[in-house]
Amino acid sequence: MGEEANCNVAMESAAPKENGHTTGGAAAEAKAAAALAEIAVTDAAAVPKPTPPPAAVAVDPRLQGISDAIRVVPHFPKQGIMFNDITPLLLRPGVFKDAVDIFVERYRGMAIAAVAGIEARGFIFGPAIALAIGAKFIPLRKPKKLPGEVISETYVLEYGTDCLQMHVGAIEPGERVLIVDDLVATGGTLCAAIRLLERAGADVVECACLIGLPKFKECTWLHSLQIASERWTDIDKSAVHY
Ligand SMILES: O=P(O)(O)OC[C@H]1O[C@H](OP(=O)(O)OP(=O)(O)O)[C@H](O)[C@@H]1O
Ligand SMILES: Nc1ncnc2[nH]cnc12
Repeated sequence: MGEEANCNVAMESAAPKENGHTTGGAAAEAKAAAALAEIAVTDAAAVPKPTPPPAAVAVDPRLQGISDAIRVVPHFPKQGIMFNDITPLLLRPGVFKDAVDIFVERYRGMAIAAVAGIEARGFIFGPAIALAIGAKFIPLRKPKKLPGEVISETYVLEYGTDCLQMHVGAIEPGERVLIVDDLVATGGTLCAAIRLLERAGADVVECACLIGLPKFKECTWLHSLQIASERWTDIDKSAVHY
């Protein structure tokens, strides 16, 4: 439809125009020059214009800085693990802030009542996000750290098993919760956190983390910045499905 319309315009412009004046000498030359100029313009208009590419997906310019600030340490804490170390990012306040801001921009205005951070690295990003969006912060802790009555959920890690605990009463049934961690590898930790919160009656809106594998890209329950994931390709991981 668009192409057809352009063609019609070009053909109409190319038709010679008659002004009724007699021609000859300088006047004829001037008219010829004008006609040539018109044809040149018309021909240019007749050349099909390349179809503009579909609007590129805007890449957040902050992501590169965040990715660059994460150090990958091979074979830590054991052989075969490519450890994604976020501590260099924490030494750079501007980049640290960028990471927090990206999540705040996503979750602000979503009526999130609580941010649940997973020990230990979810405690680094979670409280900052919670304060910025006006939500309470709930620590999901490793065993024997919380003094009150707890509910627990065990899970399998890339390098072992673990358990998450939460204080009974930290969440009210129906409250909208965002779960925050630094990284998703197998997804076991996040899935345990989801199970724990849902057992307590929470409405888990999403899980958010900086570092993730491409295989999690389509997960509706996870928003990962996909940072550093391309550097993990030598590790075979199987996603845990919630
Ligand atoms: O997707 P998964 O395979 O479950 O792994 C991801 C989890 O592993 C890391 O924590 P870790 O258990 O090493 O604890 P830490 O934060 O106390 O170091 C990371 O911070 C995530 O919580
Ligand atoms: N590759 C990895 N780097 C950092 N923390 C992790 N937790 C689980 N896998 C990890």
